[in-house]
Amino acid sequence: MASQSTATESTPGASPWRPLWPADNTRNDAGTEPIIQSNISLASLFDLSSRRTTAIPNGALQNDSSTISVTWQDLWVSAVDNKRKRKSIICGLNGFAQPGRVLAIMGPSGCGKSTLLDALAGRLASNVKQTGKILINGLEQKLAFGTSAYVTQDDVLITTLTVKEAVCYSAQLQLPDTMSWSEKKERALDTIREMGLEGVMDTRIGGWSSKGISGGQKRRVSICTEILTRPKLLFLDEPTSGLDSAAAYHVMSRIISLAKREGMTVVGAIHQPSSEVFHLFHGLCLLAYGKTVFFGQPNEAILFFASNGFVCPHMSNPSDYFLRIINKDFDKDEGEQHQQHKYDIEAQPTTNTTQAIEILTTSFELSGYSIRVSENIEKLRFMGGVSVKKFDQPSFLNQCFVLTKRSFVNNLTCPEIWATTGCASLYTLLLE
Ligand SMILES: Nc1ncnc2c1ncn2[C@@H]1O[C@H](COP(=O)(O)OP(=O)(O)OP(=O)(O)O)[C@@H](O)[C@H]1O
Repeated sequence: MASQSTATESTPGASPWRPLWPADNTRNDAGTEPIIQSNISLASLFDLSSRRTTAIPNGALQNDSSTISVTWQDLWVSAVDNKRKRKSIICGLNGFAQPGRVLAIMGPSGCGKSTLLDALAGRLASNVKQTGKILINGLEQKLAFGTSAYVTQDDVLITTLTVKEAVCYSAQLQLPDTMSWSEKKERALDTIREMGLEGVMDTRIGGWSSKGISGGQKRRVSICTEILTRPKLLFLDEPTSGLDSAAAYHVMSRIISLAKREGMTVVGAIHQPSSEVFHLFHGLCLLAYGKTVFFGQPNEAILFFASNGFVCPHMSNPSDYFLRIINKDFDKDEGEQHQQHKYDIEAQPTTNTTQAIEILTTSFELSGYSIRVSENIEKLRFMGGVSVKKFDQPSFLNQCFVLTKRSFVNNLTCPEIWATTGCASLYTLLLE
């Protein structure tokens, strides 16, 4: 198993960083030799004798202050529910995210994907309790300004602005004063193009009172405003929700290219990606009700499920299949479940969803995949603690100026304000 991870390591650019996962699930970083996933020996992955810490030559691997690796060990998050009982939301998770790679967190609704993202980003609600160790570049440190960005599940956008205005104001508010206005504008326009929004650049975002761009386009505007600064660590909560499959593929592939190009570490909670998008990810963290079902490369998940009797049918979407196996929200009708799983689980025809989750989580804990996660966490820790370099922010005066201007434009173009002040006709005149 150790030789498998070594074989797939490579060095992007001049960075001393050596990724623990390949940049592409089928090719190596040079894009030439395919990495033949089917050659992974299951026996070797499940061989407990391979439990050892890989020796790292002194100085061969180092964390770098311009990139961010994140590791989490024995991470628990719990909250007090309405009946004043504390319940665990995530239970003893281990994992890692590394520069230039995209880690997808998947699982049924309510399994703790957003909670894991929030814990890693240090933005958990005040009523929850967290234990365990989260290390940033091998150190327990807070993320400095501008080093990370978080695209939340809900789009928070000013509805009266156009797409171009929203992204340009965001660029002025976030990019440092060392960049000229034309450079900031160029970055904003590049990002808009990258997210395929060129065609609606001058369309108003719109809200409940006036229809503007579509929900999927709003999602992409939210991503634009967060990736403008090229953060070293990017959290995405459901980046593809509301997007059609083609748009989801393009958005994810562009985020992946950006991650590789900029050495960005990306962690995203993803709901049911298409087969094509699923195979784009470098890493997969599959959760079920707070526990890890699988953590590793997406192709290996198919092998892992198969080795436990859950063979993904030929030509079907692996993520659909995995989620169907581990979603017990609709488990009430036992008879129906048995019928459904008879079709899915040839090896264990009477298994229901709760048992399926138990089989998978226990099997994962004992597997070589879990050992490899621990080894990789250790590797990242051994690379030495490095503080993350702070990103320059624009001056306070500059921010005040941009915010005032944005607020003025917002008020000027907000029909409700003109209507309430009785100046509707003047507003129409101005717009014309
Ligand atoms: N601050 C909190 N207080 C109480 N319960 C919480 C809190 N945050 C999350 N939970 C609960 O934890 C569970 C997991 O929530 P979370 O939002 O992480 O799930 P998710 O996997 O992201 O779901 P979805 O895919 O539907 O967004 C839910 O049952 C939720 O109600």
